[in-house]
Amino acid sequence: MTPPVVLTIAATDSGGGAGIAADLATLAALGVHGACVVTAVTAQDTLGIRAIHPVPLEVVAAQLDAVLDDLPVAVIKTGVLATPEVVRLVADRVGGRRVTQGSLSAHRPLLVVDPVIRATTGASFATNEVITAYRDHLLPIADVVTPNEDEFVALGEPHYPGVIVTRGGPIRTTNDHGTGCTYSSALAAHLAHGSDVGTAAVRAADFVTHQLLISSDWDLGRGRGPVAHTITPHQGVHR
Ligand SMILES: Nc1ncnc2c1ncn2[C@@H]1O[C@H](COP(=O)(O)OP(=O)(O)OP(=O)(O)O)[C@@H](O)[C@H]1O
Ligand SMILES: Cc1ncc(CO)c(N)n1
Repeated sequence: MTPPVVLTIAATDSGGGAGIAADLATLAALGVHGACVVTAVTAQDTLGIRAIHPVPLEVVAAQLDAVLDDLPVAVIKTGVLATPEVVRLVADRVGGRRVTQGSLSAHRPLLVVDPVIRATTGASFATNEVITAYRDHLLPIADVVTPNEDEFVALGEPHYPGVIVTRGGPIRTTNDHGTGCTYSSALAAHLAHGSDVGTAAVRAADFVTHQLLISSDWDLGRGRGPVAHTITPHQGVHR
């Protein structure tokens, strides 16, 4: 059998709470094969971001081409895109595939854009040029966009049908680092399994609620701890 494949195009978080680590763990928890294109390396922990190092554009492009040339990607999910050139690259590659391959086909990936602009800790992931590139190139071709309320405003309050503005929820916890990445990856996973956007959004919100409950009593790091990405510990590691 061929498992559903989701490609995340995002940055690393050395603390393992957000970004690519959150995406791949969430995809694995939901039964999807995750591929990844790294756009930037961040030195980050539960307290904040110490450094952001963008990956050279040609290396981002080479990763993207390698995955798209080989794997049957059902959904592409974007996180931190770091530079306007990377935003345009993703728009060109994904938009180009749409034009050449025509309407819905098995190989036409859906595009979920999580426009990460600012970390909860305040550090900026996107310059004005990146925000402009999102507005001009990526949002118009996205199937789903998942800004939080600040990102929605920064993007000029886009009103496409697929825009889902995310906002907190009922679980009271300080271990919520990476919830946005986990939510958008869970949504992408459910789309890859065949759910429509509305159903995928509800299932993703349920998943995050469940995961926040699991990690609510974790004591991990000195700042905002990570949301649990996977459902159960690996068998055999119980003490
Ligand atoms: N405390 C919570 N209880 C239940 N669900 C939550 C909670 N926080 C977040 N969620 C779920 O996760 C989704 C994404 O959360 P949120 O809008 O806080 O992400 P974000 O601001 O992008 O996060 P990040 O800190 O990763 O940037 C919400 O729309 C909601 O479905
Ligand atoms: C790499 C990365 N992506 C996304 C976020 C947003 O939570 C973060 N803090 N770090």
